[in-house]
Amino acid sequence: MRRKLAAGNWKMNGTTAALEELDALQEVAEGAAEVLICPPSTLIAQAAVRSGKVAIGGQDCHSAASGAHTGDISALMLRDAGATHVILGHSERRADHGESDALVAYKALAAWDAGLTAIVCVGETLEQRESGKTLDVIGKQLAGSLPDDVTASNTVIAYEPVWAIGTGKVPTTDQIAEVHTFMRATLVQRFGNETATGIRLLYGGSVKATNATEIFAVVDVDGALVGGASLKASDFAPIVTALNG
Ligand SMILES: O=C(CO)COP(=O)(O)O
Repeated sequence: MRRKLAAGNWKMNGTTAALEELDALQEVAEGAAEVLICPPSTLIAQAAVRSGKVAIGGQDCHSAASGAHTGDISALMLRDAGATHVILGHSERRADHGESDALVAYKALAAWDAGLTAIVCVGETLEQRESGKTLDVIGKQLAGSLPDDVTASNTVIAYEPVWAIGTGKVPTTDQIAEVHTFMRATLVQRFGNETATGIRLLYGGSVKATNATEIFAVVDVDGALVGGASLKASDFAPIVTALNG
């Protein structure tokens, strides 16, 4: 049985004052779903002290354990600061920093080595969807971004169509179902039934309290990766409640 996961990605938002939002999530984090907040790395250590029932994650890590990589952060540093998860291969990192599938796979290995759960993101652009390439793109990203030693506990997959991120545009439930069903089948083929059916598949892209219930009812959607609506507990808590059922 896969435990539902409501993950918030604060992206490059939030200073110390934002940590109050964690306090306000405590009640809803008592429910069945796991609640995770990924604040900017400057806040991780303070967030972890204050997070209570909310798990804390990073938004990226380097593929190396340490070394001469100015400005980067290692998986071990995230773990040391109190993180348990790390988002990898977000489309904003793929676009802004040219991250390839192969690099994301190396980062996943680094995350596992440090004891972090990797949340690996995949998703097509609007152009790719409109030219009928969605499943090809997702299949290629999954093949290239996941190392062989995936387990149900060390990896979560997030399907985030690039065109739905921060736009208020959401795929139809049929479109989400098509991709999630495809992802599950692809994982079964590569990792076997037991592992693949244990891996949580999140949907991300303009998830809000108003559409969460409908999205969470879609087959093989095990939770959400939420951007804008995770910044305020008053917006995020109803999404968690919808997931708690
Ligand atoms: O990119 C996302 C989460 O990682 C989704 O962002 P929004 O929820 O703001 O669309």
